Amino acid sequence: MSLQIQMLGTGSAFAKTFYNTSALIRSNGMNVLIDCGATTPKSLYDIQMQPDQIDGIIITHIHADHVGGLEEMAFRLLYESNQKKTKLFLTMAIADILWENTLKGGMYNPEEGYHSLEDYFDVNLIEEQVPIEIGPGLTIEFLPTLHIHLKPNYSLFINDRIFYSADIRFSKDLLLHEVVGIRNCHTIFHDCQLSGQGFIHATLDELLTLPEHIQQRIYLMHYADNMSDFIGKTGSMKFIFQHEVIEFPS
Ligand SMILES: O=c1ccn([C@@H]2O[C@@H]3COP(=O)(O)O[C@H]3[C@H]2O)c(=O)[nH]1
Ligand SMILES: [Zn+2]
Ligand SMILES: [Zn+2]
Repeated sequence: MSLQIQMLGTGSAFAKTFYNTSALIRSNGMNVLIDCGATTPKSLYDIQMQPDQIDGIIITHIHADHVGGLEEMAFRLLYESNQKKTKLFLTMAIADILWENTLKGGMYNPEEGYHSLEDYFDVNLIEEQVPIEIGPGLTIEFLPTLHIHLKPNYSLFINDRIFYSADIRFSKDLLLHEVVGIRNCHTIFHDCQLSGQGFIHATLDELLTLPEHIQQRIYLMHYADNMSDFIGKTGSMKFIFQHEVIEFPS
């Protein structure tokens, strides 16, 4: 059994020199994306992966830097790959708004009979806070977390011991008690707003208040274009870079 996580992008929503934060999980021959932002198809192109090599896409929330590439992925599969549908792994709360509020405008096509998310994707609805094996050696769990008040948003546990924040406000309690205290996650991928007040994201200053033994487990992602100004100023946390691969021993 093997597990690799390759970052397809590590940038914030408005970064211009980094692609949107997204990751490719490779597990025993299965390729699964975490999110698919507007720049994710270009990042896949850079590593010479075609849409039909992606077996599934996990969706954390519906901001464009996390779902803006779905229309391209689905259209290319439909019109260039003989109607193959990729799997979508998402909660019911996200599925409803993803189609109605985000994708329907471009993808609704009464002439050809495309009326729903299911017409383009193999939709796999996942219950919140229930671990589910989505492929050989790959278990995910959607944890509801706070990003925008009153909008569904999720962080992920991958194989129980890896935490992927996606976009969340800082929560020391979550990291201390759930992620490290209860789950003993050895690796944490965390979004990081480098400067300014963190209204909807964790800021670097907030993350620096974490104890050393937690910082050591953290890779920082979802950062702005001026990331290089902060190298050496992140305590024991490390920036993760675009297309970097982290290998997890089985
Ligand atoms: O209430 C809001 C809503 C949005 N925004 C900005 O828009 C971006 C959308 O993607 P993101 O979640 O990666 O980051 C968000 C922020 O940069 C914000 O600052 N406050
Ligand atoms: Zn984002
Ligand atoms: Zn967001």
